[in-house]
Amino acid sequence: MILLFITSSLLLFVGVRIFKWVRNYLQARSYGLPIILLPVSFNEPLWMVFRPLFAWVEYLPFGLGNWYLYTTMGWPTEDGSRSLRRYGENLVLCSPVDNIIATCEPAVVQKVWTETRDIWRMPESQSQLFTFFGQNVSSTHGEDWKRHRKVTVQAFNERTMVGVWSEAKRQTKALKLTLEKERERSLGRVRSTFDILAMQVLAVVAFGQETELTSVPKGHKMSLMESMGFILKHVLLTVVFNSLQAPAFLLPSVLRKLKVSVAEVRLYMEELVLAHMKSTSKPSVLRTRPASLIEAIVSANELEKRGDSSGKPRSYLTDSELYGNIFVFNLGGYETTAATLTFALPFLALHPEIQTWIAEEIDTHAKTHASGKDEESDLGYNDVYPRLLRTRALMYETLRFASPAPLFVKTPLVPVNIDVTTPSGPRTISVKPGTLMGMNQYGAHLSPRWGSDAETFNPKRFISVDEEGEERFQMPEGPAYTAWMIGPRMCPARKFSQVEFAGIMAELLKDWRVEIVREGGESEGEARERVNKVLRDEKYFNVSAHLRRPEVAGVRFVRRS
Ligand code: HEM
Repeated sequence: MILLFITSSLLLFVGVRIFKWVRNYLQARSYGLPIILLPVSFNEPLWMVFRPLFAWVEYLPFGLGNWYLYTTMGWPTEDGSRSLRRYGENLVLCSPVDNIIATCEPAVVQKVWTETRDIWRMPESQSQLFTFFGQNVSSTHGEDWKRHRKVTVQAFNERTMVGVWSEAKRQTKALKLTLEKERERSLGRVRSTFDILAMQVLAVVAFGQETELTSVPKGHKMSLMESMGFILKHVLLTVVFNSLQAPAFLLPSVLRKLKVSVAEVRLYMEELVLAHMKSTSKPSVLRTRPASLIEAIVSANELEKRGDSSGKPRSYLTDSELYGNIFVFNLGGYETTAATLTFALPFLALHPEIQTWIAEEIDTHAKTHASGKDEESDLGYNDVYPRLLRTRALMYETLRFASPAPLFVKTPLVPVNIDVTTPSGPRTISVKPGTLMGMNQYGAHLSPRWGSDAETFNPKRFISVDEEGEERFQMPEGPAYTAWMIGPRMCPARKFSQVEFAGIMAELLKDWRVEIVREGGESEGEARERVNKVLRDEKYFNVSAHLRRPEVAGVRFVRRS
């Protein structure tokens, strides 16, 4: 009886999936775009948890497992420009769950992602992923999103930037590169170094917390660093199992630790918000400029609360929304910058001529301020940062090859007509609610639209020289560049991350050169080839870009003469 029930349920499940798959396929055909058939979609959280068990599929003969790549949201990180070159700038991923039109055609990207009317939305399956601490600026849309954005964006003021600049420099100095043993690092160690560094910058600038992040304060079971790091590392498990109401002793150890981590981070946030609420409740403090991101958000929120008159829609954030935003600032704030820095160093080591070009700029502008405290202050930030154009170009070029955000998906609330290029020419397609548009960032960033050197690492493409010989930062015309996204939902912390990157690079490159570490007996050329391969072919996505084998490549800091 039970067997019959299980068999018929299974048959029903498979039947419904096949029906939906055929329906989606017929819809996909109407677009006239190349179609890749997928038995599952990355929008199915359970599949994402069990996906690693099916990795063998990729090794099936005759390309039978080619679909596997496209069943993770971060597929463009692994794919690079391969799908673009094979299928063109638009293709459809057709599964029983949904059709995703993956695009990197600049005009399509422009139309969908800069639309100011509230007609495109991230599907719930994605927008609600990181809401375990509360709704936030990334999970909301429409009027709710405007409320979150209005309050949180106030944190990114110029005073914050001075804080980011000086903290980035202070933390870089503390890396102790003067000690011989600290100078040679595998890319795995480079990543953990920058993870801690970026988190420390965030802790000080965002939370106003100067204390040791790895210590466990009274009343806590884990340090902020360990609990936050554990959640981010196991973010998928958190998404799927966080709401599971099972006694701790029944859970495997990883889920037990996850539950403790979530509770710990919540407690840290409650303590911080409480502390800042106390200080911002004084009217004199409310009028002064905020000192940390949280303080800025709490102050802005308190002001909104005071101005709130009954009858009007609520303009402030609730406590859980505050926590939701603080968490999402951490999520967006530390992995992204740490990943970019981790890729930038080996790219520099592989391209010594680019390194010299950037060091030249740092010598000209940053070293003149190396006279004590000034360089870490507003003076350093105001005088030096705007002049580090080549350093900014390094960040843009690194993100072109190693973006932490590979694919963005949105679905329309009403049918929208979009002009796309198909293999048989231009065509207008109607994208209906439920169909997803996915922006393939790696395709856009490595497209031949960047020129014949699209796949060559060359930050100089972002610098132009005017008639007086003045250098300017300039976006090349033609290709789409969307590392921080474009349009109303673009990253509110673009400048924050640029200032942090420039501060760290300026501090490092003013005294040090970065070189590739050679393995025993390897020639310079062989070492370069090995590291190049690791960087280009062994990336994957987990909240940001990571390397599969970061231990097999390394860099060495050599003091500049
Ligand atoms: C290299 C550094 C960074 C990159 C490449 C980056 C990239 C992005 C991208 C592409 C988006 C748009 C996502 C979407 O449309 O769904 C975004 C949004 C966001 N980022 Fe960043 N980001 C970086 C650093 C940061 C930092 C340092 C913070 C915080 C301190 C931050 C906070 C956020 C937030 C809160 C959003 C959501 C905005 C909204 O939906 O209105 N990001 N970021």
